[in-house]
Amino acid sequence: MSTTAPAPAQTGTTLLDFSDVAMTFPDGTVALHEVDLTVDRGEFVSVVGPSGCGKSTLLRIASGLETASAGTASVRTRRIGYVFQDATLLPWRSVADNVELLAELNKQPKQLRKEKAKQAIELVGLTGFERHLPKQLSGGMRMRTSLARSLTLDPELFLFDEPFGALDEITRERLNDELLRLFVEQRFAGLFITHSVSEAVYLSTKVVVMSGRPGTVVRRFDVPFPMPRDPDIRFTPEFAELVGEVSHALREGHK
Ligand SMILES: Nc1ncnc2c1ncn2[C@@H]1O[C@H](COP(=O)(O)OP(=O)(O)OP(=O)(O)O)[C@@H](O)[C@H]1O
Repeated sequence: MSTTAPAPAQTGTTLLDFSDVAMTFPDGTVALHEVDLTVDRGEFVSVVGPSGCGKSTLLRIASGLETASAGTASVRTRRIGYVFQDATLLPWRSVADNVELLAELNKQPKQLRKEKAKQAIELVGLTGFERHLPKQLSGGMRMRTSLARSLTLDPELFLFDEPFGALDEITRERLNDELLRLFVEQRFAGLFITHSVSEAVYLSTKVVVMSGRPGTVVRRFDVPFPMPRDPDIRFTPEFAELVGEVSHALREGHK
């Protein structure tokens, strides 16, 4: 484990608190309606919902890229990591230089950011690939690079917008395991958008189901499986049952 990893966060403190949040875009599109959502320290919350129900909008509000048109959206930390479906790497920069980018923009001293980048690269299992360019990496490795770049900021709250949606099944499962390991080690709070119900259940302490647009929360499920999780939990009847219940709620919310 990294020597500069943040101390394990206390559980219980609310880092993200959305109350009655609504979002209407200037063209009149109502994306979100009466959304209540919290993410506490120690929680990993996944959001599932039909396409276009406002999941990315929710994340963009959390990150400060958009402002809610009604309600209260409070984020009680400035250490926020953000990982998109597209790894958004600079093609002319090596893995190490891409990973350093956010720390560089945050004006961290050179020696410190090099050290942090090295540790983050190690954490995501990319040691040995520091000098590779993005075009020399697989999709999974590009996503690991993107994760490492955010890890250099020691995020307290990590926002994920369907980061593994474009990956094949095996790579996706492997990255799910890596992300769970990072969550257990680094203790950031997570808000994770996905279209995959089984991914949501496997990764999360809580799964939130949204309705079709305008999106609102229709169901919340606590995931009872303790952390760290054995990958084989995905093949147990208890896991299948919970995936079934969430899928059912998703279908109901879509009607
Ligand atoms: N800047 C914008 N101006 C107008 N409408 C927008 C804007 N951004 C998003 N929308 C609309 O808001 C709705 C919600 O979009 P959003 O991307 O948040 O949905 P989503 O649930 O993430 O979708 P998907 O699962 O397909 O990625 C959609 O109808 C989208 O067309």
